[in-house]
Amino acid sequence: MGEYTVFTLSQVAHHKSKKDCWLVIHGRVLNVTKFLEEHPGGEEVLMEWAGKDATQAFQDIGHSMSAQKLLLKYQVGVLQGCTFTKGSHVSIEEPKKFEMSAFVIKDDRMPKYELLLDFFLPLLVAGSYLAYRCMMH
Ligand code: HEM
Repeated sequence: MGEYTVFTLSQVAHHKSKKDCWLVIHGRVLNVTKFLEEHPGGEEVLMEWAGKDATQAFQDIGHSMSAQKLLLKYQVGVLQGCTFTKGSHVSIEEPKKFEMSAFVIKDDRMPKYELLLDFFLPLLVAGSYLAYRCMMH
């Protein structure tokens, strides 16, 4: 992966026409000029955010995972001072890492069968012992 150019928001603000449209989402600077006509949500909404940080608007719509991956296709740089990129590297793996940590948290909980075993195993042992004693008498 190469290194991305760092842009300030005021540099991004220069690219706000239909023929040269940039916007920022999640700290990524995107050149969406070629995407304007393709956007399923229409080009008007994109133009509203031309030259600006559209992260909140993008989030509010609840864009699909494939829409989020599509962001990478149009990325031309990173926003100066953005927190999610350390240094100038932006990794495609970043959203996946979030999914993974969510899984880890879920897996951390004790599985149900283990709880059942903890409860029933001593009962089973005690029951077997009593049955054995009865049979011996
Ligand atoms: C480069 C940035 C963007 C990409 C790649 C993108 C991509 C997409 C895609 C693929 C869809 C189809 C539905 C889905 O898969 O979620 C969509 C729908 C939509 N997008 Fe975007 N989008 C971007 C930015 C924005 C922004 C900044 C807005 C601002 C509000 C916006 C508003 C919408 C709306 C209103 C829809 C229609 C939702 C619906 O019909 O339910 N998008 N976008």
